[in-house]
Amino acid sequence: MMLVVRLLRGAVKRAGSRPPCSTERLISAARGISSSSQDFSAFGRTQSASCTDTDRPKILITGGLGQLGVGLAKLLRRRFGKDNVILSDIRKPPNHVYHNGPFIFSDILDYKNLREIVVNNNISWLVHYSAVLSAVGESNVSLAKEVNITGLHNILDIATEHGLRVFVPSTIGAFGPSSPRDPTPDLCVQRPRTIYGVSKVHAELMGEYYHHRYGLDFRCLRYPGIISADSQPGGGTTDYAVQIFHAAVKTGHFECNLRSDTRLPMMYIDDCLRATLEILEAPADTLASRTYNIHAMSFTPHDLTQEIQKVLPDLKVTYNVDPVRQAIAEGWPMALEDSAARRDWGWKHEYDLQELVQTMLTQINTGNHLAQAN
Ligand SMILES: NC(=O)c1ccc[n+]([C@@H]2O[C@H](COP(=O)([O-])OP(=O)(O)OC[C@H]3O[C@@H](n4cnc5c(N)ncnc54)[C@H](O)[C@@H]3O)[C@@H](O)[C@H]2O)c1
Ligand SMILES: C[C@@H](O)[C@H](N)C(=O)O
Repeated sequence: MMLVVRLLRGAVKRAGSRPPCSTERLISAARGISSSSQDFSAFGRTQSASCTDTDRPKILITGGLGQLGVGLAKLLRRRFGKDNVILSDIRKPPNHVYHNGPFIFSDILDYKNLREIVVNNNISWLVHYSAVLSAVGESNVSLAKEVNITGLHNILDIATEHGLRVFVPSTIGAFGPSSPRDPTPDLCVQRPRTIYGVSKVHAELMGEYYHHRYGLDFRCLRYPGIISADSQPGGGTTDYAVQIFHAAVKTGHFECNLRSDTRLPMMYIDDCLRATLEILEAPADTLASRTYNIHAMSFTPHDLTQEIQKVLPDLKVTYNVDPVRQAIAEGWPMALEDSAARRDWGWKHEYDLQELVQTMLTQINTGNHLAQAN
């Protein structure tokens, strides 16, 4: 058995300069007969779809009912067709999501169920959105470890076994207090102090390792805090920057859980989702790296309040600082340096602070956020 594995490893090494597809099959085969913790029983029969199906990929989104998944499904369905994008989660979808395109139950901790979904639906691209975010992660470390690390292992193994293109978002939270913070370059010290950040550095490194070792088509963006009108944030440190808009419109008062001078990188959801589509579609030979920073704007609660007050002058913001979130934010970048993304695959943000505020308030005021969700 070891001899066969060694022979296959040699073949993979010799195939090193070929495109990933061929190496993916060899590695899947090697893993199928190795003593790996996963049982790759489809030895010799794995399919590599992503290399040929880039025009009409069949896409699975995990953790799709969070802040970002429904919006991404909408964008990808417009691009690739409604039935080619499957949303999944462990929660029951609201009616408008259920009726707007394919939705299935998928628990990323259930390896066999994941494999079945990938096989039965002929999946070629996987967008892995399931995660436990920074603040929730600090209050439930074992859940964060399970979902963000064990779940990620399942995703990478399934993607390798079936030759998928896989997108895994990372975050500004993958940096820590010893990283350069203004701006934070793509490559620098990464010593985060949250389980969320540690799990995301792990995801970046594991994805890149699988790319180099097995030819996995791994793609990763470090998202800033994402701001959206039609979906709620899932328990992170940047949540205030979404909540303030709803409070401003509904009550005119907002209690902020970060200090007024806490500067963090932020991005409007449309920019984030477009960046995701762009890196998914980028030709592999343009990607000098597999993990990129992307940046749009950077502001403090004070800056954001002032900008909103230009439209809603009566908005009152008080501060009741959450020490857990504040400590997290103080170790995160203030701005990301993203010249590599701009150079390699043409990343360009469209929304600055002023555009963001106008768009968010218009959407919330006119109820467009509900219409958009439908
Ligand atoms: N929203 C942001 O500001 C932001 C910023 C940086 C990175 N990201 C990353 O983008 C991705 C999506 O973020 P989001 O804001 O939509 O997250 P979210 O917390 O809103 O949603 C995560 C989803 O994962 C699901 N989930 C949890 N456990 C699961 C399991 N075992 N199996 C399947 N699904 C499970 C949850 O039900 C939830 O719907 C995450 O990986 C996150 O780390 C988000
Ligand atoms: C920044 C991001 O990863 C998420 N919104 C969080 O605050 O945890």
